[in-house]
Amino acid sequence: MKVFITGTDTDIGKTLISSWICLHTGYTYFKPIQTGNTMTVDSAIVERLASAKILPEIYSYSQPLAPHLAAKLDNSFIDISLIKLPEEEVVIEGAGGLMVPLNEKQMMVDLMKQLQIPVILVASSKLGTINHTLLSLEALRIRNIPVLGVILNGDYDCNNKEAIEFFGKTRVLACFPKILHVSRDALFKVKLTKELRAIFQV
Ligand SMILES: C[C@@H]1NC(=O)N[C@@H]1CCCCCC(=O)O
Repeated sequence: MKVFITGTDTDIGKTLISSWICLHTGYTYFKPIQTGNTMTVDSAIVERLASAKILPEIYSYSQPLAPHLAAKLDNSFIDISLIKLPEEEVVIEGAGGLMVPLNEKQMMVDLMKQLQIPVILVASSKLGTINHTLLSLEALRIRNIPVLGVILNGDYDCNNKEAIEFFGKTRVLACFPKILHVSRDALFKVKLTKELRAIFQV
């Protein structure tokens, strides 16, 4: 299985969820485009939290900005045709949400379409998430990108889960709890749901 982890926004918990999945499945992690590489990068976080095998980024830029801009400031250009699907079972993480520009013509969602692998959408569980999640699902669906489901990150809110499943015609694959001190042990204690175990065949 190869899965693309996207989110409704930046800083919504994609790296946390990717770490959680890699820790429990042994999957390799790949973040092809990273912006803001002067402090800790997401690949290093996943390596630390999940002891996962990490594939090197294809594009990595110094400024923590949208990729099209970060590339420009580093006198570079993102050519998504150079981003190839790895052979192995892998969790691929995007940068930011779906409609983040990568260059003057393409967005993150075009990379998902090119890679032709199904997507898991990470969303917050808090108020406002229904709108963000349904918009992201619609953008995926009109491009015929297969959606495995949504993972809600944060305090459990049953109303949001039901509305997302009903209006989004999708499944909430997990409600990931709020963890105060994120560590490998803390992630290990949160077991994968049966829906995720079925997807990753563990
Ligand atoms: C700085 C963060 N680093 C990274 O790799 N992803 C983030 C970039 C998010 C871009 C969001 C653009 C937008 O939607 O406005």
